[in-house]
Amino acid sequence: MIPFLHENNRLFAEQVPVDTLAEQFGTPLYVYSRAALIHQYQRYQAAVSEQDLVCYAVKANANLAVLRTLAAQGAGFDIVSVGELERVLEAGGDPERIVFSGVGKQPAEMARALEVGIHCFNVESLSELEHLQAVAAERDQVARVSLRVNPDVDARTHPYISTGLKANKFGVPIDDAEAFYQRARALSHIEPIGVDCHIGSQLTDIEPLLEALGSLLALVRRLRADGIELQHVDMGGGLGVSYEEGEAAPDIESYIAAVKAELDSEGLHLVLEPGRSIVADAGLFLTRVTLLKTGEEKNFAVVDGAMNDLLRPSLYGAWQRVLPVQPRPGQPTTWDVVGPVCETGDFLARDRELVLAEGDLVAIMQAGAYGFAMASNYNTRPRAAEVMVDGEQAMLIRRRETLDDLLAAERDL
Ligand SMILES: Cc1ncc(COP(=O)(O)O)c(C=O)c1O
Ligand SMILES: N[C@@H](CCCC[NH3+])C(=O)O
Repeated sequence: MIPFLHENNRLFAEQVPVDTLAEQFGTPLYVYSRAALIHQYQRYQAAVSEQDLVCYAVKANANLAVLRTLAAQGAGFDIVSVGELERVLEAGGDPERIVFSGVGKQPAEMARALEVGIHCFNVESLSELEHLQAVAAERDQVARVSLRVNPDVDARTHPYISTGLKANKFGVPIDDAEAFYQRARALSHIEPIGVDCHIGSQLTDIEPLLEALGSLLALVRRLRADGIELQHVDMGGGLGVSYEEGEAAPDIESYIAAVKAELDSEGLHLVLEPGRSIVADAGLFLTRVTLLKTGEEKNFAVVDGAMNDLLRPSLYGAWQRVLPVQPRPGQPTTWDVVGPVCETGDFLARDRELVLAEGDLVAIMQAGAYGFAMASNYNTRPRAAEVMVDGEQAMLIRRRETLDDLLAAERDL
């Protein structure tokens, strides 16, 4: 399913010409395809069994309409804050299909998650386990937990989004895991039900994931010999998408088949927390060329979107495709596509061969994941609007912020 395609020299989002979205809603603008979102989620759902749980990682794109679309498909959710929890509930998500990840859950967040009855907490340290016990005991509830193990596996991705190495802050070293479960078993208001890992994001190779799975299963067997029987293995998220032409993205179905082959023989259910691989391809970031600035060393196409709208290129040096919405004939020039923010790092793309004129619209692709979700108001820039396209229809799912919105929380002296 390819949601964004050129037809007659015009980029379409499903059946809607993207230039008409710019006219109607202005730029910069995030545009999502409902069909693409559902399609990717359904690929996951079709590949797992009924007792397994596909928990969409809310952090990738937390817009209520995105969450509601997935909730209506029966998705579970992976959350990392009480804010994400409230969003999921607001969007009609089933609390029993929620897993709560994160290294620093606050007691109040734990209490709210217990109150609504989430599926389980992915606990990341012994200290967190004790805090959770205290909160659960006070509420006279039992907290179901899974230990996030740090398997010390190199996910071979950008160092900022690699999470499964000893040097990373995430999880408990696998060598300490048994002691953790012994302690969990001894606690009155804790029930250990699973084990999890999340070794990194934008993985282009599933080998490190399978290596991590091997370590987790060895742990499960050691625990079983000790009388601790787990119900599920949560492999986290991590599957990459194809940002660059020719970049291989792992196949969701083959990955799940490989994991399930191992779990089925152990009688374990699978939990997954995919984020990027569900929403990245379903979104683009639409921005307009404000002016062109040519120079001796570099040519800059200054656009009305910036690093505050789409941070990945600045933060990770990430490469995302740039497509002119209505391509022009002519000899391409090499452009850096940059925003108006006062940082040298404010670029959306570098050294791209494009034919551009002032006023042109360009689309930055694969922007559905970690796009709007990481937007900020840096330089007092109101955040972009978001639109969901469904066939021939386009719905505004987040209005553009106004300056009044930005000032509303402040108090002048
Ligand atoms: C614990 C956890 N689960 C799931 C995800 C989602 O990852 P991805 O978007 O790579 O699928 C993340 C983010 O990397 C995460 O930290
Ligand atoms: N924000 C990152 C992914 C981080 C994943 C969160 N655990 C990205 O855009 O690639």
